[in-house]
Amino acid sequence: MSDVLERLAQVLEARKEANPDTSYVASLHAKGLNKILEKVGEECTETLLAAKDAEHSGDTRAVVYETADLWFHSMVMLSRLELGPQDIIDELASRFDLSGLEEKASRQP
Ligand SMILES: N=c1c2ncn([C@@H]3O[C@H](COP(=O)(O)OP(=O)(O)OP(=O)(O)O)[C@@H](O)[C@H]3O)c2ncn1[C@@H]1O[C@H](COP(=O)(O)O)[C@@H](O)[C@H]1O
Repeated sequence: MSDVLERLAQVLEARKEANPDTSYVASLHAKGLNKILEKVGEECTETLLAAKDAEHSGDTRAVVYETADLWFHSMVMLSRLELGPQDIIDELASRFDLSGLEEKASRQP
């Protein structure tokens, strides 16, 4: 499953040097981090709206489509900051067997 994320991460790395006229990813980098973050925010909102609609309609296709857009733009953001999917997977793996409620309690003063 994560093989797709790794392959996409390699493409994203290569696109940092690509021509913005022929590569969408290169065009985002040319516009800068703020543009990339704007796209992450937009895709986040579109995902939330799709999820709200799906709760009523039962049609989850738009949720999958919008979440793919959100993951993709989040990966462009990570790539911009010299991070990749493995960093996130490692963080999630380190949380195995730790209840979210326990983790939250451990943060309380
Ligand atoms: N997975 C994706 C992917 N998902 C979504 N998108 C693009 O993300 C954009 C989403 O923006 P919106 O839906 O907001 O539509 P828009 O109106 O075109 O966007 P704006 O002009 O408002 O910024 C669209 O242009 C989609 O085509 C993607 N573009 C590229 N990839 C992957 O990235 C690789 C490299 O892409 P290029 O850099 O274009 O070669 C591709 O081979 C794919 O594997």
